[in-house]
Amino acid sequence: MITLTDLTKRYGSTLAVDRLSFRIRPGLVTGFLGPNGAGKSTTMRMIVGLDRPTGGQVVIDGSRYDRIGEPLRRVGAMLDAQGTHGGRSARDHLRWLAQSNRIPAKRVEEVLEKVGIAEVAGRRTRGFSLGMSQRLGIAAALLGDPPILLLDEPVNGLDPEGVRWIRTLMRNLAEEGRTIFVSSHLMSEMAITADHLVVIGRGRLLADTSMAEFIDANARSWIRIRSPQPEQLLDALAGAGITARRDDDGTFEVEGGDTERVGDVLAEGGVTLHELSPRHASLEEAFIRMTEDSVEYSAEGTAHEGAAK
Ligand SMILES: Nc1ncnc2c1ncn2[C@@H]1O[C@H](COP(=O)(O)OP(=O)(O)OP(=O)(O)O)[C@@H](O)[C@H]1O
Repeated sequence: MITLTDLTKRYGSTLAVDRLSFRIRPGLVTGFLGPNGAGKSTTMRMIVGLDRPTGGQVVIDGSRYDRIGEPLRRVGAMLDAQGTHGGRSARDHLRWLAQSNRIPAKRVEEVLEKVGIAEVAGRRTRGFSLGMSQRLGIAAALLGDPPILLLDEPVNGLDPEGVRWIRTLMRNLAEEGRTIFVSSHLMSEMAITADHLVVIGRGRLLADTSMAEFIDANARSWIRIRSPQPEQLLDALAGAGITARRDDDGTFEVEGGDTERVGDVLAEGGVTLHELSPRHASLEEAFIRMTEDSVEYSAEGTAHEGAAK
């Protein structure tokens, strides 16, 4: 369990993390979401002692990270996939890490196999593709077989196969009872991967909820109807006990999703239709709505893009 209490980080006049309090529980993939600059990386860096909080604290099973002996055995982190020494081979990089944490060298071969880079492990990491670097970063995080894993934007720049691989790996690790804390700025990615969501904006906590609750609250579906006979339309629907709401643009919305029934009712009422279409609010849109007041930089007019599909 990772516990953040009023965790705060200020860089000069920038309040990067603002009194964050939440818990990250074992056995779950917890998605850490927020727009660019929300404070996700800063928070993760403070969890593993790479940045000092300006206020508040974060503890891992009750202890500060810098008080944990052999920390790679307790917490694995991939915070910057490019953070290896480019002149070393992948294998040497991992051996050096293993040695400094008293982890046996044979574990290096195990993790190289696990992340699928055993064949290129003798090459210098300078020439690694982004995908290979991400895998090496994950290998380093897994080295001490830690019960807690922190991954900062692990799918960035990966091809679809790589994305699927990381997703499956995280799910399997959570099922083994580990604590998985993974950041992303993509709701769509988290919707597939995470059990729990923590959303921040401008350093502040905006939501701490299960994925199921988030979907329940935000995955609204409705039917959009256009007709040149609005009065007949309302009468026909009302006769069948269906409530329709008129939108500003003259279209109608019926909450819920039985398109066939609504179509049948309107056909029986002899109502001419120009459109009858099922609509679903996307989770991405719910996320954008939740965070739009806290976006650091946004191009005008992009906030509601891709609203409904
Ligand atoms: N070392 C630093 N010095 C000064 N400001 C910093 C530093 N690190 C981060 N910041 C600022 O703190 C804020 C939070 O940045 P952070 O990188 O934690 O956000 P993020 O949510 O990880 O963003 P992204 O999705 O773009 O990676 C930003 O305004 C950023 O410019």
